[in-house]
Amino acid sequence: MKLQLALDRLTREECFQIVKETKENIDWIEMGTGIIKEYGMTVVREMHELYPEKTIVADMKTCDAGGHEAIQAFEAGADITTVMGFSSDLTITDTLGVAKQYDARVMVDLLEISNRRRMHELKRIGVDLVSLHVGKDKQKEGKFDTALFSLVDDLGFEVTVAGGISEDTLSDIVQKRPNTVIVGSAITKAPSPRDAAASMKKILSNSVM
Ligand SMILES: O=C([C@H](O)CO)[C@H](O)[C@H](O)COP(=O)(O)O
Repeated sequence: MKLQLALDRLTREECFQIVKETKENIDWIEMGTGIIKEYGMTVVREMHELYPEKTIVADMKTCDAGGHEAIQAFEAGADITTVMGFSSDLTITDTLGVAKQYDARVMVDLLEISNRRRMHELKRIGVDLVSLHVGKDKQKEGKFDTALFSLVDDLGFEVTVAGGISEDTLSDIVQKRPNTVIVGSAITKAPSPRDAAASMKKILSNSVM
């Protein structure tokens, strides 16, 4: 089970410092939407150049102009870009088409999607990687809950999970066998991001796939 570190609401310097401290224990590095809005695609390019061995996720949260934004992400060195599941099918298929040209991937963010019908549609149009996600604002009403897995059960997607996940909630989540767990604040705001990433990675590694 992989650990994706989400870098959000940090300065550029903090992003690089936290990755330096946690790099042994993280698999995928997510350049968060707010970080990209603040620093542009340059920060994605810099992270890729420093850590070419890591999978870089550009959390573009694209909801229109899918092809154009996917080119921006992949030209900057991202291996994966994100697009919203509630977008038009055309936005998603354009994004998938560009990803194919770059030999890269698309993660469909399922923020605010709660019906299986949309999941079947996403499958039909060629989506293979999805993110079950409780957004930052929605987290005021409750963080990631394992009940969310029912949205993707038995549909054959590669599944990532995100939304206020911490060490306390991780053991329940790993029982559901997601492919990747995305963690932001519980690592980036921890007194020691290094220790937080190490103990979360240990829990993931000890769980059998
Ligand atoms: O995508 C995210 C969110 O929408 C803010 O942009 C976060 O990366 C994701 O929720 C993980 O962060 P935490 O919730 O802080 O673990």
